[in-house]
Amino acid sequence: MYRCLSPCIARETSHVSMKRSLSCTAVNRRREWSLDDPEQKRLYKLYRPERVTPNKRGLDLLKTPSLNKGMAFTLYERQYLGLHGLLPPAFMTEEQQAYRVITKLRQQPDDLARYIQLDGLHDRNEKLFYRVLCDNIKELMPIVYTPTVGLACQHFGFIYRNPKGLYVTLNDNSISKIYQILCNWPYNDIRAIVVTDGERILGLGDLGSYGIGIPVGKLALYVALAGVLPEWCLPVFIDCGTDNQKLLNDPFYTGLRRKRVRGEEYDRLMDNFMAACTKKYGQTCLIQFEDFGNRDAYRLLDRYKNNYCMFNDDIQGTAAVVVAGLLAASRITKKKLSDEKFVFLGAGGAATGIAEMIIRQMESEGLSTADAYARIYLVDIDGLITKNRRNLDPRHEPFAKDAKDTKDLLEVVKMVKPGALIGASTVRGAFTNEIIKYMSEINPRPIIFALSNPTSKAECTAEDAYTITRGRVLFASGSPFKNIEIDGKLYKPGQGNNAYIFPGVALGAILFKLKHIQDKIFLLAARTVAESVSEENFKYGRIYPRLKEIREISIKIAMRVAEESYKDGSATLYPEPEDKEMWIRSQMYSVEYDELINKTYNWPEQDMKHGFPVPVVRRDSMDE
Ligand SMILES: NC(=O)C1=CN([C@@H]2O[C@H](COP(=O)(O)OP(=O)(O)OC[C@H]3O[C@@H](n4cnc5c(N)ncnc54)[C@H](O)[C@@H]3O)[C@@H](O)[C@H]2O)C=CC1
Ligand SMILES: CC(=O)C(=O)O
Ligand SMILES: [Mg+2]
Repeated sequence: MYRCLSPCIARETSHVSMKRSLSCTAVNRRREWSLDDPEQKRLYKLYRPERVTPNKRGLDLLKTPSLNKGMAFTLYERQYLGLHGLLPPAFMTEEQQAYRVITKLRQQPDDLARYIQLDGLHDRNEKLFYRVLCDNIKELMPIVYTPTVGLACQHFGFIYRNPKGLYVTLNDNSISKIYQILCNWPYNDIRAIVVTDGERILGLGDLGSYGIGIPVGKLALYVALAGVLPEWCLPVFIDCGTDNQKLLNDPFYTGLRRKRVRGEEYDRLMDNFMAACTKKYGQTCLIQFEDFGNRDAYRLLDRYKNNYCMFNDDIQGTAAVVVAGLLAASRITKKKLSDEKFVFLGAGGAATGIAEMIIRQMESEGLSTADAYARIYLVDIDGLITKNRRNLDPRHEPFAKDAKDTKDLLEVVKMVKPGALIGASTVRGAFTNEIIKYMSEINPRPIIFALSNPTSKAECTAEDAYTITRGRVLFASGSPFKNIEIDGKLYKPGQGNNAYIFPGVALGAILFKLKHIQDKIFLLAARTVAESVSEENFKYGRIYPRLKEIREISIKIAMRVAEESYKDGSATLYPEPEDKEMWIRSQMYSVEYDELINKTYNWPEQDMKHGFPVPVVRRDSMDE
């Protein structure tokens, strides 16, 4: 069997090991970072945390996903750890196992089946799950993340197998009760939580407790795209009911069968949750808010951002990824952001967050705040936001225009003549062919972003955008679209998704123990992503880097987060690592199996002089 697998494996292996070679060109650094340099290799190994022997044996070990290696356990491990005879007698390398998994995945009838297969692997063998995900990120990100994760959430009651996160409900509404729930999680050293209350899952609306799939998917990307250790990550669902009648009638529904609670009781639950997390995991535990409904997203961000290490990904992460795309696009249009006019379809968390960050960027380019606001037009479900609007959200007030009320997007576009049209509305097809055509008549390179997720909610397809503009469009979408060929030229649409931002920001926040995450961090992250877009990307009409580059981009973002946060005192890791890149790399998750049999390492005296903090003990291996 191995003989027949081996040629493909050999090819896979050499490709993989090439990809894994740790060399890279570091941002703002003169030298190449490479493990080929003996001094760097010595330091890297030194600051890899110490290995420890798990106190698990036999079947217990095979049932522990973070330690299980299946048929890759060596004979020595099988004998030493009480596994002998529990496994088939043959051996497999991790490469062979990964090859077996991806082969099977490709044979599945559809993406939901692929999601279920990967979810099962995640339950059995964590390293292999991440190995397969990291090695095939372009192919598998659409499975563990948008769009398939949306489908999985919609069917969650049916496909639920094993717990992958914690559930905190209205019935646990005190700090001590929530603290007890946190104590039930098998890991104590939690450094990052992704939390949702399920009210706005992608563009699919209120999915109640089925929304747990989103924190699980986001945290899988923490590991795959930023090397955050899986045992540092905790997905949480806050159950305060659901207003989705279909779910309330669904016999398989997994959450509280009641309407959503609002107001004081809801706020108390959120306050207690934040306090319990900090009490259990410390002030620097990062809490990422994800897919909260419109009425709570900004409100909770404003309530907590100065008191906790937290951010709202839909507002801040999305803002950063869109500004990154716009900055990259400006290298092609030769226009600064402050020279453009913008029309947004949607004025919720995502659109307003983006618009506010564009204002900050325009100000940094020298435009006055008032002039910056004047260049941005917001259209929501009630039409163009004008000064005539009653009960205007205070956040929208500065964007309100002295203009005629209209709900017709084409009319707005004709009136404003924008350089960029940005959709975060959840309205499929809202960018009609006529609108796209008009954008291409008034702009040599029109910017059109259809950000709504999943694919079924996109404001237009990549095919329409590229075909109608004859390839001139600078396009991005929240969920991936296939490549398009026009007149023999290949276009590879970029994915304008916050996945370029949140893994790197989280990596920096976790490793350098940030007390708060300030807005400027997201602007820095945006600029870092924009700088990573190459001429090669432009050749294919893409204004974002390739997905497989995100892991390196996350390191760059984390370095900039660190530099900025030590300046303003929000980083609390001391002593401050002198070589931040080395420190970051040494702490990242490796998808190689750990050696499970303990070898101790004696730290030589002279190696402690390099300004690194004392290494933490964890179960990750020290690569040799
Ligand atoms: N690409 C990415 O990285 C991200 C994409 N998104 C996507 O953006 C979409 C919106 O997200 P949020 O702003 O957080 O939601 P939200 O619920 O806060 O806002 C939705 C907005 O769309 C507007 N809207 C709804 N129907 C409309 C219509 N018929 N015409 C015009 N406007 C309409 C609403 O008035 C509201 O302003 C979702 O599909 C979400 O998946 C969100 C975050 C990140
Ligand atoms: C990508 C994302 O965060 C969203 O669609 O909500
Ligand atoms: Mg989201």
